[in-house]
Amino acid sequence: MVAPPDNDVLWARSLHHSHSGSPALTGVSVGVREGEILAVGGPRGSGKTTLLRCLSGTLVPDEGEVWYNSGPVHTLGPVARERLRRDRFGWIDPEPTLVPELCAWENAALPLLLRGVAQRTAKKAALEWLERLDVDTCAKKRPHALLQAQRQRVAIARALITEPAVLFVDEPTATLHRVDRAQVLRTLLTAARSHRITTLLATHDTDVAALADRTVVLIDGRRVNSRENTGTSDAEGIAACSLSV
Ligand SMILES: Nc1ncnc2c1ncn2[C@@H]1O[C@H](COP(=O)(O)OP(=O)(O)OP(=O)(O)O)[C@@H](O)[C@H]1O
Repeated sequence: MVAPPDNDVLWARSLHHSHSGSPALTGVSVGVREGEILAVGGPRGSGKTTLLRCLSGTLVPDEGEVWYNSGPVHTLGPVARERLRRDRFGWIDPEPTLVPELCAWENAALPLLLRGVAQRTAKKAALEWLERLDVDTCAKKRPHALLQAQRQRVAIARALITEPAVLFVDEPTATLHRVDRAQVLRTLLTAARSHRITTLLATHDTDVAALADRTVVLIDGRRVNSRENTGTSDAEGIAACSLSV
């Protein structure tokens, strides 16, 4: 094994992974710097989710290495990987999966309550995150009484409440309307930046990718390019990357 570069908090080399014999990643290498917001772009089915799942230790790649903070992840057993995910990583899915029996603040507080944090402390932290995410007025409502955008904000609060070292975000606004999408993304990325949370954001939307510091693009399970974002739309850049395959 070759040790990863010192300045990358998360690093992967030559990842290969197939789902039931169908290749999803075919030799992807990537490094993420501490505090960086990295977009993983590319069309649907290009391997973005599979890459995030390998990097977060949810999936063990068929081949290749994943390192977090200079420690190998790909050689860890299931219990150690689960502990790493619980203690250091956060994950936001395209569809918010909240516990239906719990109200919004209880859902947001859940990771702290499961760690044994006192209810009063966990509730205070949850209410603060719900306020930052503009859903504090929904704190006592259960998921069925919330709009989809509100549910997603509660799921984001739940992912951020532990202030994870690395946040994995998979198409977080896929199910939202355009206006909600922009607001939710801006709030999420502002929170990640202000807490220096290293963030990997999988998205097929070039406008979303343009909000990150840098974009790596996957096509058919291969990395085709990487570029620093300039703050303007990346549409042309990603289109150009696609043409270079
Ligand atoms: N559990 C699975 N079983 C079988 N094939 C899968 C599974 N998960 C993903 N795949 C396949 O692996 C390839 C990569 O999928 P993946 O979800 O990683 O891509 P993606 O870029 O995240 O796509 P999307 O934007 O649609 O979420 C696709 O061809 C997909 O159909």
